[in-house]
Amino acid sequence: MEHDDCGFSHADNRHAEPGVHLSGGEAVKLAVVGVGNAGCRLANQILETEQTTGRDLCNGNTLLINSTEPTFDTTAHVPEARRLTIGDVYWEADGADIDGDPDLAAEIAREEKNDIIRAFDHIEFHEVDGILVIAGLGRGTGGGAGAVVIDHLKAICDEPVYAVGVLPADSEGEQEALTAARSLQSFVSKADNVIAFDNDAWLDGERPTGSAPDNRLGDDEAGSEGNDASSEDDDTADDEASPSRPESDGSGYATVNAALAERLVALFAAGEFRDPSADEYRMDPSDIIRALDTGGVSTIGYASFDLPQPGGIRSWVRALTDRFAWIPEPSWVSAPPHSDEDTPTDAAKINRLVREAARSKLTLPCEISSAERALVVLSGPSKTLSRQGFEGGRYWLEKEADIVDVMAGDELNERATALTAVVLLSNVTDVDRIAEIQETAVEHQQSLRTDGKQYGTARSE
Ligand SMILES: Nc1nc2c(ncn2[C@@H]2O[C@H](COP(=O)(O)OP(=O)(O)OP(=O)(O)O)[C@@H](O)[C@H]2O)c(=O)[nH]1
Repeated sequence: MEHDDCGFSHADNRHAEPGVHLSGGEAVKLAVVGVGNAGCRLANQILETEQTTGRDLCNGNTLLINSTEPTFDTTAHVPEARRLTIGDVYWEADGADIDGDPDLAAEIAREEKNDIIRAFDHIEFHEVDGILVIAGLGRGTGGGAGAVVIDHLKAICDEPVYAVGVLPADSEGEQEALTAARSLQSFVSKADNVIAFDNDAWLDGERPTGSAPDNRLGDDEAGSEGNDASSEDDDTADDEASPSRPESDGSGYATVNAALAERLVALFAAGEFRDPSADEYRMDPSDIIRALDTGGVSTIGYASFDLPQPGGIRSWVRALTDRFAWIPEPSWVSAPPHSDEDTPTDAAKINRLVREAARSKLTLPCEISSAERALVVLSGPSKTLSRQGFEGGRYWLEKEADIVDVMAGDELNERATALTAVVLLSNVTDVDRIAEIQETAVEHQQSLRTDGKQYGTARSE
């Protein structure tokens, strides 16, 4: 076991070696397993984002696991057969509810191991390069059962198991901070990497205190997902220009869930759009696996700017085919545009875009120089990509993050109407929010001891 500066011990279960084989060939494919309310909503949102962007991250390999109360609420894209409810026996016996208790949730997930393993039959493991377990870490099902689900997956498959762990907002309370601190520790020790998302930063502290899980803040109260970095160029739109913003899902998290899904899909499905004639600078999806091979906690940055759209019949058809990406496009749509259609984007803009992605509001804000590895992916129409600009941005990131060799690749997407840069910073160790959560957790645990209470909601009260 290794320990990082955040005090976490890492599992010594790294899978990816240089030259790792990817089953998908052109892009990483991950099975997506959502656990608890947050996990289920986010898994559903990933499918929504796949549809709106024409990308394919999981190839339908999804599974939702939730406890009876509260149960699935926003799962439109996931077929019912792929939704597993755990804990029924408990509710039928004594009406108990997990209600934020991770120990009870973990116990249930262990007892119902056979049902969970049977549900894994829905995943075509031979089709995927890894599994992404998504969970909110501040309450019972995601934090407690989520960790056991990772154990169950590890027991039956060889692919790396990554996690997306959502950290609770400060306003949620001390109990949630304690649960999140414990759950994060166990996720980091079990999963091959934990991509963290900080609700506190993304909801701008607007999360109401002590609300019940299904009584969340309204969508209009959710915080902005804007880029913190001041834009150096007016025509450089920040990450608020999301093409995949969903309609409200009633949870109050729709906006932030869309932002997180957009980043996950842009990162993991990079390479999905492929030009067979592209050169060696093309995105190598194995690099994503290598970047995550550090273990620990990771974070994603994202920036994009809209490309000038000239109007006219070609761009009209392109917009239409983006919307209906499942319809095969006529060959003339992807033909190289006329010279007056897409003006080449200059090197300075590309360079700036990479910087903006690294300086943007990260899924987990942190000191980027504390990252162990970094990967940057640039995506857009070939005519607009400047190699020189991208190299410049990469060089800047190497200096800024103090990393000798930042992995980089571009993805040619002739249909794209925007140029996007995604930065993955892996095994980041200087994270204020994690330090805060750990501090609150320690204080809360001490006060529970002083009051003679046990840890856990259902069991201690
Ligand atoms: N970003 C985001 N965070 C969420 C969402 N729903 C809940 N959360 C966060 O995730 C944590 C866990 O909440 P839930 O997912 O509702 O809880 P659970 O894991 O189902 O656990 P129990 O309620 O104990 O059964 C909360 O503390 C919130 O911080 C969501 O849709 N998006």
